[in-house]
Order: sequence, then C-alpha cells, then structure tokens
Amino acid sequence: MNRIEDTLNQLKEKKEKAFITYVTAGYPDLAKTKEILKAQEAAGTDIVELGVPFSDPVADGPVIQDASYRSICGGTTLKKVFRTVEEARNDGLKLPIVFMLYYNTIVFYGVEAFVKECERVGVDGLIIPDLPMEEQEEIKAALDGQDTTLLLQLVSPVSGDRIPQILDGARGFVYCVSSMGVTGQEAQFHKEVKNYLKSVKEQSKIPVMMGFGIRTAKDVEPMKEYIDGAIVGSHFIRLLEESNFDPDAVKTYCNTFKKELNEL
Ligand SMILES: O=P(O)(O)OC[C@@H](O)[C@@H](O)c1c[nH]c2ccccc12
Repeated sequence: MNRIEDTLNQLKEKKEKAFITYVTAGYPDLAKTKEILKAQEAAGTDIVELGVPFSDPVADGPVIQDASYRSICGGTTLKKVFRTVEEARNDGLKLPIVFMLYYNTIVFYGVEAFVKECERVGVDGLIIPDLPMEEQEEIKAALDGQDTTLLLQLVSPVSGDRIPQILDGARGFVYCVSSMGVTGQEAQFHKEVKNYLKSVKEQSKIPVMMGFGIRTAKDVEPMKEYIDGAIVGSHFIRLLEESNFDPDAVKTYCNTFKKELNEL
C-alpha cells in the first residue's frame, strides 16, 4: 500500500476532504524544511508537496520562482533534498510526501537512480508538470507499477477529450489545475472551473484535488461537491515568509484550513 492512497482511503471513510500544502525544499534552508514538515504533520496536513527547486520553473509564478531561486542560491540540490526526506523519515515522519519537480532534474540525476532513491527514502508520489502523458513512458517503466512511489497526473481546464486517457490507470489522486496560468494567481479560477471539476469528478475513480490560486477554505466552497481536497502553495509560502518560518504559524493556518474545509 502507498502512503498517499492509505491516507486518502482513511479520509474517505471519515468523509473528510484532504488538505495539501506545497513548500519549496531548502527555502530558507533544509533544516527549516524539516521543521516545517514536522509542524505540518502535527497540524493535520494530509499530504505535503515538496518542490525540488529548479532554475527554470515554467509552471510557477513569482512567489515560488523566488523561493526556488533562493533555495538554489543556498546550495539545495536534489541529492540534499533526498537526504532531508531520509532524515525526516528516520525521525519518524509518516506524512505522505509528493515531490514536485521538473523532468530535467530527474534526467540529470538519472531516471533509474532517481526512482530507486525515491523508493528508498520514502517519496510517495511525483508531480512532474512538464511531462505530458505522451512522454511518461520512461519514468513509468522505471517505476514499474510498484506501490511505493506513484506518478500523479495533472489535468487542466483544457484537457477535455484527453481526460479519460490521462485518468486511465492513474493512482493516488488527480491534480486539477484551476486556471490556465502559473501558480500563485490568487482566486483567479478559470470561468468554467465548476463544470470542468464536475466533469473530472464524474470520470475519475480516484480522489480529485484542486490546486492553483487557493488561499482559504472559503475559496473552494463553490466547488466543494466536486473535489476531494485542496492544495495551497504560493499563499502558504507567503505565510511562512510573513511569520519568519514560525512552526506555530504553520500549525495555526493548517489547523484552521483543515477545519474550515470540512465544515463547508
Ligand atoms: O501556488 P498555488 O497557486 O497555490 O498553486 C499550487 C502549487 O503551488 C503547487 O501545487 C505547485 C507548485 N509548482 C507547481 C507546478 C505545477 C503544478 C503544481 C505546482
């Protein structure tokens, strides 16, 4: 069993929605990243998306671009991010971790070696925004249908006819991008967002998560019946910055979001 699937099954039994955050690894440094992960586990965040910083983050807006840039300047590498996850797991962290990274980073490391390391340290899923369905063969072959690390699929408001194919064999959850732009465009969802989510929900056998532009649970109220959870990235990173990366601020925000999400 995979940690993401395990967590999502438990939520389904409790009839709860998932609260997922995104953080850039190594921002402001990897020791803080570990603290933030622990704080999130304590606060009841269900899954964390950990961004491996990359020099050319084409899907990202200014907040995450800036976090990536600073992290790289601080010396963060994929190897060090792996070590951080390994240390956190050795400290007992059970929180499901999804790597968000660009395919270049994986190719540079070596696809086979990358997958082996994900499995070894306990990376539970992968989001690779620049790797469309047609180009996933190599990584899928390396993952070889095993349970430890799942390749998660992304759909957008223009995926349309491609959705059935993208969902075919998909595991974990499907990531529904709420708009056509980059990350961090606060509450500017696609004008057809409700119909689009409804259509994905109808077609998907696995949980449907919405991300891009979300700040509070209230933002997803209009589409609550079509989604199984919400993902917050840029807004969460801003909050970290404003609180000077205070674990208590993380806990308060995550607790509140999770509570409000399940009261919608
Ligand atoms: O930052 P936002 O608007 O809250 O969006 C989520 C997002 O940060 C996170 O899921 C993410 C960060 N970088 C990405 C690249 C592609 C897809 C998703 C992501």
